[in-house]
Amino acid sequence: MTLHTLDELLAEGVQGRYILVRSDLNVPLSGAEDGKQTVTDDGRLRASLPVIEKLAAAGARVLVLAHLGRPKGVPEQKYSLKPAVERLAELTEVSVSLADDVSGSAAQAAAAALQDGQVLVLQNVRFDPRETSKGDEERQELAAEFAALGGANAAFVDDAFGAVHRKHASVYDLAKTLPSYQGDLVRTELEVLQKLTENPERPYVVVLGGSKVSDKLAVIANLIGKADKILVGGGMLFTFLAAQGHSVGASLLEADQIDTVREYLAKAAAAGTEFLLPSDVVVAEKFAADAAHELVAADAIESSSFGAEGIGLDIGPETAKSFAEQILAAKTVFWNGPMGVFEFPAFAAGTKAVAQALADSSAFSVVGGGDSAAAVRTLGFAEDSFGHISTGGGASLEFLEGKELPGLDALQRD
Ligand SMILES: Nc1ncnc2c1ncn2[C@@H]1O[C@H](COP(=O)(O)OP(=O)(O)O)[C@@H](O)[C@H]1O
Ligand SMILES: O=C(OP(=O)(O)O)[C@H](O)COP(=O)(O)O
Repeated sequence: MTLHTLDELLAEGVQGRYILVRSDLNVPLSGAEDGKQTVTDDGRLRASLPVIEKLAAAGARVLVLAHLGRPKGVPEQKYSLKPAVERLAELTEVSVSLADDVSGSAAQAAAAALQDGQVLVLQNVRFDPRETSKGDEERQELAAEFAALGGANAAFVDDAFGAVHRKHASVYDLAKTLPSYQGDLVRTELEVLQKLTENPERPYVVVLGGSKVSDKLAVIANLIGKADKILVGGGMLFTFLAAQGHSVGASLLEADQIDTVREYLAKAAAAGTEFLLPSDVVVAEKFAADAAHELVAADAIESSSFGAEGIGLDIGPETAKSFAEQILAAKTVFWNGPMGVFEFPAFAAGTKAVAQALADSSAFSVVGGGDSAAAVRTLGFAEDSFGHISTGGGASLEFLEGKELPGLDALQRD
């Protein structure tokens, strides 16, 4: 079994052929009215362009498949790829348009009208419930519809590093349906992440936060024993506090994961990994930019004047200082997930402190994840302040965990 690269595809020749490219265009949007949002961080679009442009320059008819957010299998204006595609078109000289549907008559007509060197992005693949279906046949059926858009001589390039951990139709099944190739973004991301799995210089510190708590809690099991320290902030921290028996008010909580987290805490010490949990938390009256907020001890979240209604939206300054010290003492750092709701300036301080510590440190650092990457850029940090800014958070974590990633697995062929 071999993995074929984009260069091999280009060497075969793509002039006049339909090349389907899975990209990760899942960018953060401004909260403006549905249909009128704008992209607040275009890092993933810029990271996706080189492969799209190489194919277009070589005369391919490029069909891009991508998701945005987590719609529930039906079209929803707020998850339209329109703002992302408009920004993509601004960033390139290549002609880029958006189909009105995923694989239906609009996509078919737009694909048929595509000229050599032009790019058509299909509408959010998650508007079709078959994209994320657990049923193999349903996903395969959608993948066959995607492949049919490209006709007899089509090929597939997976360049969506941020989604390689998803067993979805446009990631996994399509790669098994068409002759498939690995895109340059996926290749370079893997090369950098390999440095973290092959003998990372110690201390090796992993910083975890963000809001995709259930996805990421699963990954922690395999980091125990690999990382020296795991610093827990963001939406993740409340399940840890609850596992220690503390009340967390109305903060983000995965109640069904509390026992699992207890097991992690028990296992960690024996495996030589230390969990560092916050000692203070910023608690808000509601989830809003202008919400009243107070600083409280992490083990007394409900002691704020908001009582059990209070929502933890950032780590406090004492925690930020201690996390920064750990980062500055580390030789290798991997960070996924903002420490708080950094999109609201009142709750961005923890994320900023962690980013600053990474920027100041001489450790080899990787910042991974759509929102984490967006956070460091929107908070004003230069990209070269970090060893590597990865476009994938969950994907990086699952790779570090040593898991087989469906999107990569499916690219292996005879
Ligand atoms: N305490 C918190 N409560 C709710 N959401 C949080 C909290 N801390 C961080 N977040 C949110 O987490 C989101 C990013 O999470 P996630 O998608 O897991 O990260 P990434 O995209 O970097 O992998 C951000 O939009 C941020 O507002
Ligand atoms: O944003 C993404 O992942 P990330 O938040 O882990 O970086 C990817 O686009 C994957 O999205 P998903 O986690 O909804 O499958």
